[in-house]
Amino acid sequence: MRKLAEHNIPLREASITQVHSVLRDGNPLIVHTSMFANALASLANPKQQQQWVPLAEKNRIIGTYAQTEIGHGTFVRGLETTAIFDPETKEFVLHSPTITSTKWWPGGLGKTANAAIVMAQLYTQGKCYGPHPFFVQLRDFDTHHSLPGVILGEIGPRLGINSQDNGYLRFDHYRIPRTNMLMRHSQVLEDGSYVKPIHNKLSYGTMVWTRVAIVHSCSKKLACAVTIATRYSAVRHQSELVPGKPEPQILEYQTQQYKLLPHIASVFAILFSASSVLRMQRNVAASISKGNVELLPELHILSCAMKALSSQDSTQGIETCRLACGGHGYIASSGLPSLYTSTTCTITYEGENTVLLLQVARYLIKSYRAGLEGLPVLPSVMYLTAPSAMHQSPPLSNQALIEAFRISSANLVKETESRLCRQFNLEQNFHYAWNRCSVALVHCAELHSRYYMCEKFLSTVESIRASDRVRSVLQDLCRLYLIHHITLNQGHFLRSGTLSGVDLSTLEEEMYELLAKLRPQAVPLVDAFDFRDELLGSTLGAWDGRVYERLYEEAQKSPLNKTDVSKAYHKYLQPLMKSNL
Ligand SMILES: CC/C=C\C/C=C\C/C=C\C/C=C\CC/C=C/C(=O)SCCNC(=O)CCNC(=O)[C@H](O)C(C)(C)COP(=O)(O)OP(=O)(O)OC[C@H]1O[C@@H](n2cnc3c(N)ncnc32)[C@H](O)[C@@H]1OP(=O)(O)O
Ligand SMILES: Cc1cc2nc3c(=O)[nH]c(=O)nc-3n(C[C@H](O)[C@H](O)[C@H](O)COP(=O)(O)OP(=O)(O)OC[C@H]3O[C@@H](n4cnc5c(N)ncnc54)[C@H](O)[C@@H]3O)c2cc1C
Repeated sequence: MRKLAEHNIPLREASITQVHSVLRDGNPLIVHTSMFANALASLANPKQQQQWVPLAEKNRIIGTYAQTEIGHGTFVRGLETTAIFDPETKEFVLHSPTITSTKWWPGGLGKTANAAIVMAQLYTQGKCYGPHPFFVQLRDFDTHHSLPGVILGEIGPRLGINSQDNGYLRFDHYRIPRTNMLMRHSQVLEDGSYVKPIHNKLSYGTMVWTRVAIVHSCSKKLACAVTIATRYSAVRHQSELVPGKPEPQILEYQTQQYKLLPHIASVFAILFSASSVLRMQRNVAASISKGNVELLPELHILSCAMKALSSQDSTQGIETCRLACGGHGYIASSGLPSLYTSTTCTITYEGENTVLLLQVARYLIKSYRAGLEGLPVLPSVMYLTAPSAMHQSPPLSNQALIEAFRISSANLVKETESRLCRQFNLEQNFHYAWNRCSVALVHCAELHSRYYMCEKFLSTVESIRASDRVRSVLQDLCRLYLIHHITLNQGHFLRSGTLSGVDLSTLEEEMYELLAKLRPQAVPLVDAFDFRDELLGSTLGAWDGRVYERLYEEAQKSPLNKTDVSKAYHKYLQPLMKSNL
C-alpha cells in the first residue's frame, strides 16, 4: 500500500500481477479495492458516494462484498438474508433467519473488513422486492470489534489463497439507517414506498464488472505461467533427441512445443477479448448513466461467456505449464502451484462457469428463435439466422476458418434448439426439457464463445500497423490458435460440413509446421510480456536462466535446514528406531 501511494497509483489500478507478486497466496484487501469500491461507484447515489468513498479511499472503511450464503451462491434470487423496512424508525432490520442464510465466502470478511455491501431480500410495506445492496458497518471503526447484532468469523483453510480471510456473517435483527440502502438505481422512500430501477438487474452490476476484470487477470496469470515454463524449457536439457547426440533443450521436443505455444497464443486471445469486453462495458456504463439499458443484456452475456472461457483456459494452461516443467513444476518456489490455486477459483467464483455458460445458451436460443421470427437481435448473435453458406474466402484461409467456426456454432444452436423442441413436446414443460438438453446447451455456449475469441484475436492482429515483423509473428500465433481449437473441436466442424476429414488433416499438418516455425519465437514472445523477476517470483522462470542455482538457494531457506538433526528425530524417530516395532 505504501509503495502504491509513493508512486501515486490508486490500488484499483494496480495490476493483479503486481498484487500477486507481493501476496502470492491471496490478498485480504482485493475485494475491498475491487468489488466493494465498484459497488460504491456504481450502485450508490452521489450523496452516498460523498459519504463513503473518501473514507474507503483512505482505507478508514475497509469493505467486502457479502452476497453468497452457505445455502445459496448461484441462485441469487434464493438468498435468505432479509432487510425489512421499519417505517417507525426509518431503518432496515437485517436478519439471518436460518443456518443456510449465513453469508459465507466473502474475501476479507473474516478479520480484515469493517464494512460490507450486503445483498439482502428487500421487504417494504409487506412486499418482497428481491435482492438489493446495502452498506453495512460490521466492526467499530476504531477498536475493530464486531458490533452488537453482527456475528463474524473466518471459514477455514482452502485449496489456495489462504492469506486471504474468507469469512462468514450472520445478523441478529441488526438495524441500519434507511439511507444505507444503495439508492442509485432503486429507492425506498421515507414512507416505505419502493421506487423501482430502470432495469431490474442493475443491482447485479458489480458482478458484471468483476467478471470483466477476471478476464483480464486470467490473461496475466497465464502469461506468468507460460513465461516460467518457456524459459525453463530453454534452460532444461533432457534425454536424447538423436541417439548419441548431446541432450537438447526440452523446447526442441515437438510435444513440449505443443504444450506451450498454444497457451502463449491463448494469452493474446484472452487479452484481446478482454479489451473488447472492457470497451463494451464502458459504452454500456455511459448509456446507463443516460437512462439507456438496451445493451445491458449483451454485456451480461458477453461477460459471462468470456469469464467462463478465460478462467477455464488459463487454469488448464497453468496446469499444463506446471506439468511441462516435470518435477520442478511441483515445487512451490517455481511459482506455478500458487498461480494454479489462485486461478482455478476463478472458475467457481463470480458465477460458476457451467451456470454462466447456460446463461449464454439461453440467450443464444432466444436470439435464434427471435431471428427466425424476423424480430430484431443484437449484433453478436445475428449470425445465428444469417444464411449459413461459406463465403468466397480462399479455402482454409483464416477468414474461412472463422466462417467455419461461425457456421458450426450456428449449426449447433439450430440442432440443439430442435432437440429442445422435441424434448418439450415429450415433457410438456420447458424447464424439464431445458435440463434434459443442458449438456448440449453448454456446448453451444462454448463454441459461440470460442468463435468470439478467435474472431477478436484475428481482427486485432490484422489491425496491427506498428511493425510488420511483430504482426507476422502474431499472425502465425493466431493461426496456430485457430487450428489448435479446430482440432480440439473437430466433431463440430465435421457435423456442420464446414470442414472435411481431408481439411482437418491438412490443418493438423500445418499446425505441426507452425510449432517448428514458432519455436525460435517462444522465448522472445514471453520476454515481451516483460515481467520483472520480482513479479514472476519463480526459481524456474527468472530472466537469467540460473534455474539450478536458484533452486539450490531456495532449498537452503527451508526451515528444516536450520539444523542438521531435526527436533522430530529426538521426539519421534529415535524412539521409533529403538522401539523394535
Ligand atoms: C484472488 C484474486 C485473483 C484474481 C481476481 C482478479 C480480478 C478480479 C478482481 C476482483 C475480484 C476478486 C475476488 C472475487 C471474489 C469473488 C466474489 C464473488 O464470487 S461475489 C458472488 C458472485 N455470485 C455470482 O456470480 C452468482 C451467480 N448467479 C447470477 O449471477 C444469477 O443469479 C444468474 C446469472 C445465475 C441468473 O439466474 P436466473 O435464475 O436466470 O435469474 P434471474 O431471474 O436472476 O435472471 C432473469 C433474466 O435476467 C438476466 N440477467 C441475469 N443476470 C444479469 C445481469 N447481471 N445483468 C443483466 N441481465 C441479467 C438473465 O439473463 C435473464 O434474462 P432473460 O430473461 O433471459 O432475458
Ligand atoms: C475463493 C472464493 C472466493 C469467493 N469470494 C466471494 C466473495 O467475495 N463474495 C461472495 O459473495 N461470494 C464469494 N464466493 C462465492 C462464489 O461466488 C460462489 O461459490 C459461486 O457463485 C458458486 O456458487 P455455489 O458455491 O453456491 O455453487 P453451486 O451453485 O451450489 O454449484 C454447485 C454445482 O451445481 C451446479 N449448478 C448450480 N446451479 C445450476 C443450474 N441452474 N444449472 C446447472 N447446474 C447448476 C454448478 O454448475 C456446480 O457444478 C467466493 C467463492 C470462492 C471459491
